[in-house]
Amino acid sequence: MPMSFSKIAIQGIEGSNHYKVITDYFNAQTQIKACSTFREVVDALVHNQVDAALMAIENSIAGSILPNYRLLIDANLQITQEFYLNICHNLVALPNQSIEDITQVKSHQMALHQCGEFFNAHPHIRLIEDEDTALPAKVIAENKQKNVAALVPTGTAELFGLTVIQPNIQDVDSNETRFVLLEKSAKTGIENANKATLHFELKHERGSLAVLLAVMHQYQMNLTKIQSIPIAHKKWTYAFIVDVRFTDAENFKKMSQELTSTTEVFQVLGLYKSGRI
Ligand SMILES: O=C(O)C(=O)C[C@]1(C(=O)O)C=C[C@@H](O)C=C1
Repeated sequence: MPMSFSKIAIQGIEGSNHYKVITDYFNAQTQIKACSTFREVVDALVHNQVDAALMAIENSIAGSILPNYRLLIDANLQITQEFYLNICHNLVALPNQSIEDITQVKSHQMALHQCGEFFNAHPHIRLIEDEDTALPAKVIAENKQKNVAALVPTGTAELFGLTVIQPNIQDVDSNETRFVLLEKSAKTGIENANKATLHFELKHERGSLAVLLAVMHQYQMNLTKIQSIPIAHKKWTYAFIVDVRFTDAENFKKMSQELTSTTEVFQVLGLYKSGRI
C-alpha cells in the first residue's frame, strides 16, 4: 500500500534498515533526508524540513531504544503508522577478506547488540559504534579498508561492492525491528485505528500502576507492550509507555476520559493501524 509523503527523514543512508523500510512501504517518489542521529531526524520534522520522520523504536532481540521515546515525547510528535521489518545482519568486508583477517566491526549500536553471541565467539574482533549500518560499509569500500567489517542488511554488500563473509549473524534467526512514522499532528481518526501508544505518569502511591492496568482491562484493551522510561528531572521516578490494541473506539474514548482524571500525565502519543495483521 504505497503512501505519499514528499520527504521523510530517516536515520542512516541508502543501504540501511531505515532506508529499506522506505523502499518497502512508500512510493518511489518519496524523497529521503538521511540524518546521522535520531535527534537530527526529529529536528528535521520539527523544523519542517520534511513532512514525516521514520524512527526505529524497538527490536525483538535488543529491546526498546529508550531515548527515542523521550525524543518524540519532548518534541510533541505523533506516531501515525508503524512498520515491522525483518532484520538480517550480514558481516561484510572487502573481497578476499576472511573472518580471521577482521580485527574491527563498525556498526550501529543496536545492530551490534543483536549479534552478541557471534562476537562473544570471536573475541579478537573489536566492536566500534557508528552512525548506522550502511555508512561504515560505504567507507570500507571507498577507502579500501582491509581488516574492517560492517553489519549490513541483505542487498547492501552488492550496493558497495563488498563481500559477505558470514550471513545472518544475529542471535536469533527471526529478528524484527519495529519502526514508527512520526508526524507533527495526528492523521488517523479513532474510527480508522486499532492501536494506540499512550504515555503516563502516575502518583507514587501503592497500587497506582495496578489500578491503571485494571482500568485498561475493564475497557477491553489488549496490552501489547509496557515500558518504563526514566523522568530525568525527578530522580528515580518513571513514566510509562503502554501500547494497546482495541476493537471498540467507544471503549478507548471512555478509558481515556477516566485515565485523564486519575493520572498525573496522560497523553496519546499516537492512534494508528497495527502493523500486524
Ligand atoms: O543502521 C541501520 O541500518 C538502521 O536503520 C538503524 C537500526 C536501529 O536503529 O535499530 C535499525 C534496525 C536495526 O535494528 C539496526 C539498526
